Amino acid sequence: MFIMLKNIPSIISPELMYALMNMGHGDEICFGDANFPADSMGQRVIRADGHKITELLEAVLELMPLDIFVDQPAVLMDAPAGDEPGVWKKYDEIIRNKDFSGGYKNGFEKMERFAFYDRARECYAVVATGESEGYANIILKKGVIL
Ligand SMILES: C[C@@H]1O[C@@H](O)[C@@H](O)[C@H](O)[C@@H]1O
Repeated sequence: MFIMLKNIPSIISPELMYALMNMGHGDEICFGDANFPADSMGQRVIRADGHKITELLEAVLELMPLDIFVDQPAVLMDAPAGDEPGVWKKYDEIIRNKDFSGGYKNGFEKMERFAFYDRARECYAVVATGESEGYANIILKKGVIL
């Protein structure tokens, strides 16, 4: 299927757009890497096979504000000590660059793997991506549209 709309990045599928628009203030969306057990989270799963999380973040953050009501509206799954995934730095650069609400002011919250799973279960949706790097999972908390 080939989806085209003006002003909407083509990586945003109709299902992802539906989720982003339906989410309210404080709702969260999880972007899972290729090994993330997305389907087991018991949540809405949005397939984004073949896409990297960096590309999805670039597009989503054009549309969705991050929450300014919390200290850290972007959450990573923590990796074993000394094993910092390269994507984290890229995420930080993208979010700094795209965050138009000013919600991303204190860097990332990092959560231990199983605590992160619990949080993902509470997310509005889980996006199953093709990101191949380990510990690349990230949760974003939606802010208010002003
Ligand atoms: C041990 C972890 O397991 C899953 O949560 C993957 O999504 C992570 O990348 C990591 O491999």
